[in-house]
Amino acid sequence: MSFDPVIPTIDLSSDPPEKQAQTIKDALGSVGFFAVLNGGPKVEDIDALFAYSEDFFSLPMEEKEKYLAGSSGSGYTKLLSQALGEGKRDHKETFSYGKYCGIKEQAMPYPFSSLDEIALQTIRRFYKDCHEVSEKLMELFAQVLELPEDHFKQSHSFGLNTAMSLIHYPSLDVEGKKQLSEKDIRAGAHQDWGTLTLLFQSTNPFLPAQPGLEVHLPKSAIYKTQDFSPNLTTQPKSDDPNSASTNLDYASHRSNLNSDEYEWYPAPVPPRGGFLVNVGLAMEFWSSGIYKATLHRVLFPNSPSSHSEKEQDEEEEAGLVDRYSLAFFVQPDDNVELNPILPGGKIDYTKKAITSGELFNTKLKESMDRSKNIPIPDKSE
Ligand SMILES: O=C(O)CCC(=O)C(=O)O
Ligand SMILES: [Fe+2]
Repeated sequence: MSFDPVIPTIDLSSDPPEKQAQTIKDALGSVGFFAVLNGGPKVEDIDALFAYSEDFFSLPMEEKEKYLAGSSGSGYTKLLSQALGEGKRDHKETFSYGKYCGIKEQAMPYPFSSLDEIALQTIRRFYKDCHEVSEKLMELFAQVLELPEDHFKQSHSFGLNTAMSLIHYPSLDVEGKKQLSEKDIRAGAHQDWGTLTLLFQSTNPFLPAQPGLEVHLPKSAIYKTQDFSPNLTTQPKSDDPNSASTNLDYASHRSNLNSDEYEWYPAPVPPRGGFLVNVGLAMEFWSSGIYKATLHRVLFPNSPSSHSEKEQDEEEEAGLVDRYSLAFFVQPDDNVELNPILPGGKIDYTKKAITSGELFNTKLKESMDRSKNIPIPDKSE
């Protein structure tokens, strides 16, 4: 049973395999997001990771700056230094455990560097459980497309390419809150870049999950006015044999940003222990656009948007609180060519396909450059 009318749910322990595959097919062909229950990391480990995250972001800035992210994007990224969407810098800071963290000389914050065996074991177990559930999901992704079970899985060595990202959207003081404007956003509208993302919210009652994540959906998917069965006989759009499939043919969603046919839909917070899954651009290319890398964003709770008046009143009373999330970004190995699939479980090797590493580096550079070109919001205006 789904706990949300629009975002489907898979129960990995009780749904029969055919039902899991059917849910994947329905979800990824339409809304691009689904929730997972009863699979993946243990609830206690999720809680522990959020506690580590809170500890890290509470450190003084001089300390956090010691772990600044380099060109790989892993490490500490400061508030307002990235812009996932157009025109607005993101009011978030992140610590991303990925490539950078493999550099031996690079300093690592507690608890990643820790001599505290329990903390290290918890992180390793969390990472391993995320890895295993991601492999299980990739098997289902392949099965739905009539491909061998290991088609996607075999291109992921789950080394440092996979980024586990602790994300903190700080609260604002009363003054800051009054000054919130249209220019402010917690995370701008974007598609993820990789294969799939596991998205956790805090399940610890002392650090309650916060709303704010919205997904950009066709109205027909929200109001169920259309049957979404992904067309497995779809041909890739470009039939010019000379054109590389690097031309973002399938990344059509951004162009729907101003469409009347689309609407922002508030993503549900899954029950304790559950998490959301969405696919990124690499998977959209790979699946010839059958699996959608849906645009999503994170708003300040009191932004003028789809929130009800009651919710807004409650937020006014409570003040604008911090929001923490944790994303496990699954990324294919850098040299993997994202050769798109053809009907009947075949693969199109006829055109030069973009590699996973090229796609990742392009998107990372874009988001950093975009932020450099956006002035830091001037609150005195
Ligand atoms: O914090 C969230 O809920 C979403 C974060 C996200 O979409 C991202 O970092 O790519
Ligand atoms: Fe995202």
